[in-house]
Amino acid sequence: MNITNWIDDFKEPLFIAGPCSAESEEQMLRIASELPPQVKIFRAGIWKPRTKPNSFEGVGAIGLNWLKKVKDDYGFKITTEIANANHAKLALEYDVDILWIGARTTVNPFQVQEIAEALKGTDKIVLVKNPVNPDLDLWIGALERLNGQGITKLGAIHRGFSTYKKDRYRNQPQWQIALDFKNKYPEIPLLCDPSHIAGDRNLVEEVAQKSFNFGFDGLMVETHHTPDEAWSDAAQQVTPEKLKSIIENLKIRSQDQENVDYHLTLERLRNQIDDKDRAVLELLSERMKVAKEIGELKKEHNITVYQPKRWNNLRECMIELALEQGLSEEFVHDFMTAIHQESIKIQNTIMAENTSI
Ligand SMILES: O=C(O)C(=O)C[C@]1(C(=O)O)C=C[C@@H](O)C=C1
Repeated sequence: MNITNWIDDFKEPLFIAGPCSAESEEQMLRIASELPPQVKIFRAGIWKPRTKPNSFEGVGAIGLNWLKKVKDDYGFKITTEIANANHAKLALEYDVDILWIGARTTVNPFQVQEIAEALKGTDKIVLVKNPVNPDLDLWIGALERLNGQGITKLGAIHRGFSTYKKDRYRNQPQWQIALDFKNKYPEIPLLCDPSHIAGDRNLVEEVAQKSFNFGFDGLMVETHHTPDEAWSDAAQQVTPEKLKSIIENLKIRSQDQENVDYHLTLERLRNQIDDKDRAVLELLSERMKVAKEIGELKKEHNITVYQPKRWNNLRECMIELALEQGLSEEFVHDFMTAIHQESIKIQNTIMAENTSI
């Protein structure tokens, strides 16, 4: 993708804040007046895609006037969500600085294409939230559609993934997907939306810190002066005061640093990791050779590759051992499953040798 660096124009890290929904001009100006100085971009949703009908679906285009007032009176850059070509045209007309595409829109390539065409050639910044389902290609695809229309100031927002079963968080972070994104497109700024991941204002801070531990470039935090009375997403909005304390407490970590002691110690530890990884690989190779021998034995005696009883026993024993060794059950389960899958694959290859299938 052809990407223009825009984030360096802002003081890093980038903080975007403001209410989930614009409710009135008074509400917008009040929140704008109370936001901490680190916040450079004011957000407010004016068209709100909601799960159920009869929920508040946003004030509509009138909110663009209120956003403009926030920009004129307080000097913020302004941003809002656009969900169709008409929203895109209106936002451009009102000179909204940054546009974002929400998770429920990113899932729909037709809609994204329509928006991309409506924004064709704009030098506005466009941010794309991950789709509601954990699909990295769909996320990247939306950015590519925008880029295909000559939009080069792009950014991504990680807002977590929807699941049927809710647990601690409203939307599962599945950080690995965002990290894979960052690995693939290091030149595209990656922001975190801790409000939508957390779904609970008491958890916003821990999610925000985690994203900074991973090297995200900024945050978009839903902020309301009276969150309990907010017309949408009341539970996850924080007050401007709370946002100030979140920002002040954030540990901002750098990717690297010059410190000699740090580098010497890191190198010593990384050498240890290299040795251990090599030893693990050697052991894995030996294990697969044994699996191969078992495969040959099974073939000779016409026995099935898959032996569920043995596999279940083995996995359970390993998990027990893992816990004693201070490893997590989930990790050892996944690790053993990967080993077993490979072992089965090898044995299946042996079964197929010298046959027509
Ligand atoms: O014990 C066996 O029968 C094997 O072939 C080994 C092994 C394994 O890799 O651990 C592979 C396949 C079976 O489903 C169970 C276990």
